[in-house]
Amino acid sequence: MLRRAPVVPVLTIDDPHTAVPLAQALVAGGLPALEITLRTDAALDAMEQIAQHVPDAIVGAGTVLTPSQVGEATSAGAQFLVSPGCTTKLAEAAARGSTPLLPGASTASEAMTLAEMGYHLMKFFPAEPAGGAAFLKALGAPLPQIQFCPTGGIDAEKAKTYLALPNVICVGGSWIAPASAVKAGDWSAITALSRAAAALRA
Ligand SMILES: O=C[C@H](O)COP(=O)(O)O
Ligand SMILES: CC(=O)C(=O)O
Repeated sequence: MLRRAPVVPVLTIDDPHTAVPLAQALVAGGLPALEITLRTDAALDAMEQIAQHVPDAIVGAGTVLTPSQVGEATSAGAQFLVSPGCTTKLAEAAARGSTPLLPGASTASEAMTLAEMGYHLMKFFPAEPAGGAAFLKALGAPLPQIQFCPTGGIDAEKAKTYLALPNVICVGGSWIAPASAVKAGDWSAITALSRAAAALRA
């Protein structure tokens, strides 16, 4: 699912009424995989609406921190789960279910621990503060079998640098859906940002 496009929009939705037009705008621009963070009361409702009304979207849940959120997000229609890190309890809950988890790592030891659990695709979070593309490039030398979706502090320009790395399959970010455009209902601006992001990897 994450290989379908170079960028995964990370969306924190306050108003559930914006969920469907926002998802439609992003999908229209060429970004089908969407991460809805579980940071707002509207998140589960937003996911359900996107799952029901935007068939071309691949809706995922972000900020999945607890075992109970694994079940809640899956029931709301999440096709993938994303966490900024990982714990044993979270990994066990994900293993009991059938919705794939993208766990987070930001050090060599965290990445190695997740690889021991069987994960070979993980989020690199928070990408920019944790060392950016230079860090991830260096990590790829001893750990070439691990692939990453870096997220955190990335914009269109920085995304290009990450996407050129052999251990990056896609990047996550919120720059494709600025809060001001969502608030204004400027869906064509969001489709334009989405289209530009979808073209980042030729
Ligand atoms: O917590 C941050 C999100 O995962 C990504 O947001 P950002 O692209 O605004 O850094
Ligand atoms: C930031 C992050 O990894 C998440 O919200 O899932």
